[in-house]
Amino acid sequence: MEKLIVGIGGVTNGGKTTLACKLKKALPNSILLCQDTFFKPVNEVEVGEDGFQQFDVITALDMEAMMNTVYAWMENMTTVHIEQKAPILSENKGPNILLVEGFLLYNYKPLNDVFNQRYYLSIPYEECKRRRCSRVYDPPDPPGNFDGHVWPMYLRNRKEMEKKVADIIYLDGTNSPDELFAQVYEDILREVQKPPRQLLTN
Ligand SMILES: Nc1ncnc2c1ncn2[C@@H]1O[C@H](COP(=O)(O)OP(=O)(O)OP(=O)(O)O)[C@@H](O)[C@H]1O
Ligand SMILES: NC(=O)c1ccc[n+]([C@@H]2O[C@H](CO)[C@@H](O)[C@H]2O)c1
Repeated sequence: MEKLIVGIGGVTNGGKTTLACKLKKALPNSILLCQDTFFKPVNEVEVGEDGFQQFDVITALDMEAMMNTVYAWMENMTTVHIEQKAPILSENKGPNILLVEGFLLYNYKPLNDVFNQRYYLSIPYEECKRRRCSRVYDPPDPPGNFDGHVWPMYLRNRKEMEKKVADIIYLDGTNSPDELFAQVYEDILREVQKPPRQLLTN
């Protein structure tokens, strides 16, 4: 069974969770991993020179723990069971599509390296600020956090990503959830239906 790892990345409030959840529902053989669940405990996230707690940088996340989870899934998909005397390559019955959703997926090389497909949702500044301000995070955004930390860090992270990673499919997050879903779902199905990638041999 072929396995596929798909990144649903993008700016904060770009609609990543909405899109990833729709995909998970439509792809019964998929599993969803959310980068936000790997934030370090609040007291371990440093306060920057700008006076804000630095939540929007890669060091706010326990990426090692996230990679361990990803690698564990990858290994489980190719488990070799030794049964009786002959080794049998088991056809894993578990999900064969890993959807990874998060705001800093492609800036961290070990994670970026595992993706078969990379999507990135963008929305303009005004829309992002509007959506973000209607949400309550834990801890809640302090006053001025969006303009003082979130947006400047987004611009910096995005610039670095664009410099390093070429094969990203950019999506316009102002399109409707249904339109975004249709675009990515078709794409994933096409990828799933491709003939198996050839194993590298010497
Ligand atoms: N395509 C869309 N069009 C308009 N609004 C949307 C769309 N997708 C999501 N939203 C709204 O934008 C907000 C953020 O959506 P969502 O939680 O999916 O984004 P996110 O990128 O996962 O955010 P986070 O930064 O918290 O990870 C929600 O209020 C949601 O209802
Ligand atoms: N999940 C968290 O611990 C947390 C705490 C404070 C802020 N955030 C924000 O989540 C966004 C990514 O989805 C980032 O923009 C963080 O600011 C998350």
